[in-house]
Amino acid sequence: MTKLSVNINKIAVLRNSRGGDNPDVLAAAIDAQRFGAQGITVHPRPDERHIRYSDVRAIRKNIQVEFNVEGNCQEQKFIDLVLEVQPHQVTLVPDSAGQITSNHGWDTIKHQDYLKEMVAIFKKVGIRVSLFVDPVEEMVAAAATTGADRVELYTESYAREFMKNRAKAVAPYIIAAEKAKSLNLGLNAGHDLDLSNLKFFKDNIPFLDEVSIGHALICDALYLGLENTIQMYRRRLATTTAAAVVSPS
Ligand SMILES: CC(=O)[C@@H](O)[C@H](O)COP(=O)(O)O
Ligand SMILES: NCC(=O)COP(=O)(O)O
Repeated sequence: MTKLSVNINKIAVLRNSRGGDNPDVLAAAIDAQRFGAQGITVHPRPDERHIRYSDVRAIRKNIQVEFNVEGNCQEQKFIDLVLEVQPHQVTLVPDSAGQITSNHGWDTIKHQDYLKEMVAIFKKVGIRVSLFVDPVEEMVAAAATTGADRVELYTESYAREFMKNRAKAVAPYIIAAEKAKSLNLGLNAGHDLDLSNLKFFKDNIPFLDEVSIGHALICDALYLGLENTIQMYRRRLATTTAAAVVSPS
């Protein structure tokens, strides 16, 4: 079963835009769980443009589903926060401070020794480690040798190409996913997944452990309501259509 982890960064964007506590980010996390989210994902960035470190602490104490904290382990304060709150999973993303959003995966070959060190820090205290990577076999293979538990495939290029040619868009992800599976790496995916492209991705990679979805889901919820939207995303993941399956070769 592929779990849906709801990324609530964008609820925090709205809250921060007026300086108060509306919408209540913690309440949103608790409600998302109640509405069917199988995980909650947050990405506290160094400038705290949306999720604040205080949000991470509060959410950890108040939800029962899996908690996934994403961020840049090149920031010591991020490492300290994760070790303090001990989420179920940390997803290491190679973002730099000025990025508007995450836009690339790790070069797990070039940063092999560094990532081995980082992965060991979190695994030592029992936190599952996922590395954010592009859909490239070699990057997946080198992620495995760092000792990481999972990779998260960065799905922006899939989402961008999906409407033009869905079979072509998903092909590299099938290859990368099969590589992860062959190396006994767990498999996550995320970034720009939405109601139109999610089912095809899942149909072609049925052994996907988790998708983390935020931007499109929260945008959909503005029109459809958060509970209804979460249920719609869950239904996209619940059924498999064999006819959709692509042969990547
Ligand atoms: C790592 C990734 O692709 C997303 O989870 C990222 O957290 C989105 O960050 P923003 O919500 O700041 O765009
Ligand atoms: N890791 C991906 C994530 O958490 C949410 O990405 P997006 O759906 O906001 O693009």
